[in-house]
Amino acid sequence: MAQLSVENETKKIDAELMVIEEDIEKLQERKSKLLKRKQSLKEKANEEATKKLASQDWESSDFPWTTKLRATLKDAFHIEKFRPMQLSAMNASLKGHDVILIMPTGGGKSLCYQLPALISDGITLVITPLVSLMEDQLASLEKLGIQAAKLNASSSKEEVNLVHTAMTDIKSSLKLLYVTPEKLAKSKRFMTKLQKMYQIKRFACVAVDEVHCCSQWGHDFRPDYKYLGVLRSLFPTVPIVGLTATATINVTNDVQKMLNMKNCLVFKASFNRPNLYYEVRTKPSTQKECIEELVELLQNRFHGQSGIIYTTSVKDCDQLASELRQQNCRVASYHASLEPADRTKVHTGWRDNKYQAVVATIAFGMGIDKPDVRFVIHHSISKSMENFYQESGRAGRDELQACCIVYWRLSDLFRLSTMVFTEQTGLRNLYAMAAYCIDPERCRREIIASHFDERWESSSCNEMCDHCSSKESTSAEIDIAEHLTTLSQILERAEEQQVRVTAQKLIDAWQNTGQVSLRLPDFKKSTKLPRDKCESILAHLLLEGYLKEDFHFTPYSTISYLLLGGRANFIGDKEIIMKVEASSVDEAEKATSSRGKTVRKQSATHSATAKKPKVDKYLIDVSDSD
Ligand SMILES: Nc1ncnc2c1ncn2[C@H]1C[C@H](O)[C@@H](COP(=O)(O)OP(=O)(O)OP(=O)(O)O)O1
Repeated sequence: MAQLSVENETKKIDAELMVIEEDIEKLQERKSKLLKRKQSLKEKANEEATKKLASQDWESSDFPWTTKLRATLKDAFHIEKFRPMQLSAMNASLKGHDVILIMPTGGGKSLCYQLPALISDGITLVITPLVSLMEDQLASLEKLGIQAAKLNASSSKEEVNLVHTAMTDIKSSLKLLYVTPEKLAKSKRFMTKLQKMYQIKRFACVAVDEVHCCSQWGHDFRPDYKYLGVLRSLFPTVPIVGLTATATINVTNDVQKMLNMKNCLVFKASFNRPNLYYEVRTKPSTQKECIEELVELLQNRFHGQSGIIYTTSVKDCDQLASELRQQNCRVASYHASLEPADRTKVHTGWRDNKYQAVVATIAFGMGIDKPDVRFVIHHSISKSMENFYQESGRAGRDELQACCIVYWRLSDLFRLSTMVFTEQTGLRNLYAMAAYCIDPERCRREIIASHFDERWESSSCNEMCDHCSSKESTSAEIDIAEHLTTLSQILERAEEQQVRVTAQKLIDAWQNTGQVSLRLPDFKKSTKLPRDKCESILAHLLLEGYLKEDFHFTPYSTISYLLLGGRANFIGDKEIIMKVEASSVDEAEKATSSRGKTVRKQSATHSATAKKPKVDKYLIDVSDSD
């Protein structure tokens, strides 16, 4: 009997528990819906408030600080007038708003927090990712007689103590304090000082340099930047000014979330550097020819001018510099493996024009403020458009004409892809850079602009890129579907033999050379196209998703192999159109039936209105011509 009542009661409890579980589930669903709704209402209100704020006239000269701001611009910085967006950004932050300022490299971002810092009470905290950058900034502020200090991992005890005292000393004239993000993340003592500085109303502003580093979607995410999210909650009334040369809309939105910025004003100066001439060259297949070209550039076209040659690795950098020196070029190499003293020697030697060019890895970059850099040559492509834009942007800071040349070769893409493929957007970013290089006709500025979500008319290029300046050249559209078929047969063959193929091997087999077992039995299917063209077609198929990279680790390196990409499954008998320079199909034209036509290239002066050329089916493979 007792046994029965226990069982009954247990059943009843179970039934009730089930009802409760269902209720909890429903309530949780409701809770999550309400939270989502609340978030979207908040975002909407934020968006509307931002819109309203953005519609205000931030360029106005009617703010209470305007007179002082202009006077300090002249007296302290010896600058006569503001560049576009500088005044808006300063007015907004002085009014207490959060600001994101997107301005090209060398555009004058630093002034946008340095000048307000001078006319505000207290100290502006500047967060900067690199110690070298910090040192450069301090050196130029010192020249201007502006009180600034830095704190980083290598600061001495005395330095730390002096800075800590100045932070809370109302008599101190310290105006700018530079710190690394890890200093904020790791030093509790420093955070306590900041809180004191805030309590006594000496915390004027936070400037976050290279703010795109906050975003995982950016090209240069840095984990320490994540910690900066606490600034808003700890110092709710201190305006945050985020500065970057490169940020897409996605990155800008992400940055605002990461930093908890409210009603943030985003000011974006045009990416366009009208004085920079953009050019892409095919990199010669041998190092010897490449050196010859570079020597020719240094000794003729850029004779007596100053520049930078970027390479990918320390080894390339030293080798290239040494080979150029053997040809009597005045160059020095610069990379992260150099001792700090040697780095400084190279930097100053170049600054004083003792060296015509620095052959450098990307370690040579942030903080370079040489005004008369007349050329930046990329001996190998950059790993993203953002990097390219920043690196090439070191040319022509004096607003006089300068040249930005990239050498493109498919093998460089694969060297870089093995370095970046583990990053969240590494491959996507790299492929965007490659697409810039292999485009045979679009205005280079237009490609850069669309990458940074800016509307652009290529007619505004003023013939300041290789495509817009060569008005007479034409482009053609060719169908490369048959090439893909051949390549997929080689890849299938490789798979049957359980071997992996690199791009190099794939092209070898396609050209009926290299490993015999990979070549197609029907040699007529192989191609007689020169290597350069095979590489271009392969690059196009890769960037369009018909081929994909497959990475494998060895104990010494990472290797990129090729496989068929997702898009290859859906072609059927459709065309795969690729644009090429018309001159490059002339030979093929002679060798094959004239099923295709070349189309006039969209040149600088008429591209905005030109009709879209008709697409013609045109096979450039000459393999069956004999
Ligand atoms: N309004 C101005 N008029 C004349 N020169 C200016 C003006 N604003 C800034 N400058 C100068 C100061 C520097 O020498 C140079 C570049 O400024 P800087 O603030 O270092 O650029 P930036 O911070 O945008 O570049 P980077 O992205 O390389 O850090 O321009």
